[in-house]
Amino acid sequence: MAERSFKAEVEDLRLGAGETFTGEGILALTKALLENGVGYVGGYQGAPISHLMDVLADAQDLLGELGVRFEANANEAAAAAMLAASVHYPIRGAVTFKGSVGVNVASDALANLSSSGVTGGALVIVGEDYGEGSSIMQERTHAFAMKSQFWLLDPRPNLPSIVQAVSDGFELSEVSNTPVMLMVRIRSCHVTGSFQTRDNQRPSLSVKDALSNPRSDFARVVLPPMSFAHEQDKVKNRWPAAEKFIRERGLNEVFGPKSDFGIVVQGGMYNTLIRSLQRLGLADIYGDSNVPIYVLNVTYPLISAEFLEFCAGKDHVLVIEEGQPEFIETQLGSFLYRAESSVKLHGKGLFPLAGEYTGQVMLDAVSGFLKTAAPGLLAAVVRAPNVDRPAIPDLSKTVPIRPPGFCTGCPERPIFAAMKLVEKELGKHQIAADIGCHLFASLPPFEIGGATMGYGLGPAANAAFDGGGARRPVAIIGDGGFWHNGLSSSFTNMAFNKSDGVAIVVDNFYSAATGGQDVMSSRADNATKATRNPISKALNGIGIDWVRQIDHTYDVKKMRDTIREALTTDAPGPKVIVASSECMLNKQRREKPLRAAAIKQGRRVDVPRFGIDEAVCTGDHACIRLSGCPSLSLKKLDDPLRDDPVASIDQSCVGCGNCGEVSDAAVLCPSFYRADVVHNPSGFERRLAGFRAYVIGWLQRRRDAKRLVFGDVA
Ligand SMILES: O=C(O)C(=O)Cc1c[nH]c2ccccc12
Repeated sequence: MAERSFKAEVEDLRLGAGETFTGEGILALTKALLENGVGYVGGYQGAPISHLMDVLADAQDLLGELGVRFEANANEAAAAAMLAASVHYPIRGAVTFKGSVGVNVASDALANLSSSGVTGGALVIVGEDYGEGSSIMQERTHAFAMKSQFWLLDPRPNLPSIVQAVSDGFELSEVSNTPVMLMVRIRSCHVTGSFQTRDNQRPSLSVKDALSNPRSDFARVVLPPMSFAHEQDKVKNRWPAAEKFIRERGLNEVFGPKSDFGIVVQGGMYNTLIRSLQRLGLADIYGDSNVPIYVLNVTYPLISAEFLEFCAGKDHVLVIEEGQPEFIETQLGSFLYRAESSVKLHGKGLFPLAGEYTGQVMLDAVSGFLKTAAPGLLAAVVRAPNVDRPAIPDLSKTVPIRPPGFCTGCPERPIFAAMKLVEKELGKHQIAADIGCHLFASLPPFEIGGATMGYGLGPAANAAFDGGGARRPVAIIGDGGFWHNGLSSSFTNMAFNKSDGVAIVVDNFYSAATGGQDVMSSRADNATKATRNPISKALNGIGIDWVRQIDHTYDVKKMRDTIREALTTDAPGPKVIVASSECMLNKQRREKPLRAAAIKQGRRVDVPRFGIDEAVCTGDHACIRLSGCPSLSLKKLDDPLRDDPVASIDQSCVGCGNCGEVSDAAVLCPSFYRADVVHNPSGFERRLAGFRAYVIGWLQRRRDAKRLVFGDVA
């Protein structure tokens, strides 16, 4: 079950000619694929295009009706390899994954695809995970386009431009026999708007039809001498064909009047630029501007002649290029130099070298540029402000960081609590982690695991330590990472090298961090996917025999004992613990509606809740340090003899029981209690509760009568 269901929105994908589609950027992309006769689609989920995969998965009926093949690929490498169908066959294909990490994973296939060249349009929709809201290292996908020579589209963030980019992308790919990458930034994925729809098109040749008429051509195979011919073909034919198409079809856009200055902007940064020009009084909300703007909806390749035309008669040009290194600025500088131009190019310097171009960054840099290039356009208050803006204090000094952490009730929390307990006995260990929710354990309060090398690479990241030593290395990996790449890159690597290390597979039944998609070992029935394949079976299959399966991670004592055993056993070879319990976020999404319906129907429902007896809690907060559950917080008592705040559990508790288990296993404290909230109780239960309340009330009144009361002191 994915994070969001798009079943309702998917109906809009059926809209025909002349109708209006309204919705999110990623949905518009899907509709555009169908309008352009795509023959097959695939991909791997990841922020910010997880929902695009979810939309496609929810749209499988419609895709089937149109004869479009859909795959939820095992990883990005598999997704990119799927585009091989467009090498020999005139079939349009599209895959989606995130950049830059998904592109890293896919890079082998992308490079081979770019060398072979394509016959049918091949589109890679990349969700560029850069800037605020990103979950990964800050890099650019752009470098991959340059190194493998595929074309990179970066359309303006509005629905008509995004939809147009799909259609242009397919055509550009076909005329230049080159795969095209359509980049959508976080904000483009989620921008909402409308566009006029066209009828969906069935592919002119379906992948099913192609199987009846197989084709091959050894000239496309990436082996010498053909690979040398591919390189020549890239520079002599494909590149010029692409440039011609981009120019003739006007893929890049020029706005505004002619002037002695201008701005060059990546399509994806256009909205932010217009907003800052608006704030300077130089544009309206429709983008009508007094400033000449050259919009690069295609950021690779750049076209010298087109750029030089824009620069004609100008003294100053600003390049707006987010991220580093500044590939575009360097290339444009080289165009000007080769043309012996005297235009002064501005860019980095006015803009910071690194980090997202937020509204304020853009406003500062654009006003800085205009002060030099066109001061007359600026209001006096901008040119020479009388009052300095109050300095914003360095918040990093005063506001604590708010790193991501486990959800309330997360089944991974007890695994790390158990590890902390084992480390208390055996000492600190070398720990490597992977990609996924479990990586939050490397942050406070657990601080377990110091490095992540990539998706599926957790145990591989311990390879240097796998030969044995005073203490065994420990690697953590999720079930998502296990199936993405971990089985081959990490576990086969361990088995092959007779690793002495320990690996813990945190199995929460979903690819949870990417939005709760199913994986091979998911426990759900999925009509179109093979699920219920145990991870332990796969491990046995590659010859790893020391495997312990734990089916209830909340059993902290059992987790602790199993981890201790793995770290101390004499058994040779890899030691793997598969720790399985359902992701609480997905469990709640699944169970809450069922529970609400049952309560509404008047059926009896028990809902567990945990609490802390404040008379027993001493306020040492060891439970909070060992748990980090967001529902555990502090409560100040009125009692003046107790100044330390006690621990308290708030309403977000889902009753997982982890806090009590941890306290018990760590022999911490007896103050945790469980109370079941009973909905629609039976008559007997009601009478019993009434009787209990009466007895408890009587006891409480008796105790209160003997209590010392601290009244207000006059
Ligand atoms: O969903 C995200 O934000 C991720 O970073 C997960 C992810 C999806 N594909 C990947 C490839 C390499 C590293 C992380 C991911």
